[in-house]
Amino acid sequence: MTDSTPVVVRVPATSANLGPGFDSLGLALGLYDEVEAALTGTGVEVEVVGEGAGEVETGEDHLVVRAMRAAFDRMGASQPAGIRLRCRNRIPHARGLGSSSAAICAGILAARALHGGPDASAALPDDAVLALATEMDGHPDNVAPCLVGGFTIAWSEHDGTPRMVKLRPHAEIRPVVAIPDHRLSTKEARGRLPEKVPHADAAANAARTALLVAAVTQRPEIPILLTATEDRLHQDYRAPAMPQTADLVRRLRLRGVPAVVSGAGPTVLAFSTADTHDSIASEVGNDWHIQQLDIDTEGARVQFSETR
Ligand SMILES: Nc1ncnc2c1ncn2[C@@H]1O[C@H](COP(=O)(O)OP(=O)(O)O)[C@@H](O)[C@H]1O
Ligand SMILES: N[C@@H](CCOP(=O)(O)O)C(=O)O
Repeated sequence: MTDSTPVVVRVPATSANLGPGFDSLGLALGLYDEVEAALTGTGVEVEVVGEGAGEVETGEDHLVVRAMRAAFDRMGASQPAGIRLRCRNRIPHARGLGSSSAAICAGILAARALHGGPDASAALPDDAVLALATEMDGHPDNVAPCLVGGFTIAWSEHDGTPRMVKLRPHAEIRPVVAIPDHRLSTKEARGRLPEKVPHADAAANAARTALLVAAVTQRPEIPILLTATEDRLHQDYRAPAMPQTADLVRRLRLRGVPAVVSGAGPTVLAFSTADTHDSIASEVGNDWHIQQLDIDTEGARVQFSETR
């Protein structure tokens, strides 16, 4: 078999939860991984440049390969004899920026495009992509914004089927991330959560999540964002696993900056304005990589490459 024409999939980083919207709210960020994928006659060949190079599996266990294989199965297609991947990774791993969701979405979309061509969604409709990616990653609040971009609300039906709604963030919502060098796996951070939470805490989060949807889409004023980003469901429980993160969130908030733990941490996400930008820069210091990012409005993008 000759190699197939490659497809290139670009997938954005995502920040889930945004404070109170635990397992539901997510924002797509202008920081991308790019995966070029082709079907070959034999074997699995994975080249990784950037984040994860020299660390992640490069054979059948590579997350993108696993997602591709899962997608071929879901489409009822036979498994390709060989797969070649070239990964250009910019999303740091295990920092709370949705790297695993991005890898899984990239793999599923690459497989769909390679199998189905430009009419690929007939082979695997978009809601089936959301379902498979969520099944593999476990976090629809990362998968949804990764797939469609923007600001998303994700939830599961009673039978577990994931759904999403995409909203347009207000132009004044400007995310800044402070990324530490150290990692924390999402699995470990989830292990810190209690089985049950007080009813009053759930009620407080419900109000703030609703307010946050209004703030991010229509009322991006700092005092509203400050209240709307308060959380009682996950951040404090996880703080012992990321003390520097908890401390930075606390210090930024004391200075009036709406800051939260990005996803399951340890990255800190802050909403910046001209007024808060200096406070963020001076509070964060040198131990963190600070980056002002655009909001990605498009989500995952598939291109059919000319090269072989
Ligand atoms: N682009 C990628 N290619 C291969 N594996 C990846 C990729 N991105 C993430 N992973 C895997 O997922 C792990 C991180 O997942 P997770 O703990 O959920 O953190 P994150 O918040 O970054 O999604 C990495 O340690 C790596 O094993
Ligand atoms: N809602 C999840 C989000 C995990 O996001 P990640 O980017 O850290 O994988 C959680 O908080 O566990």
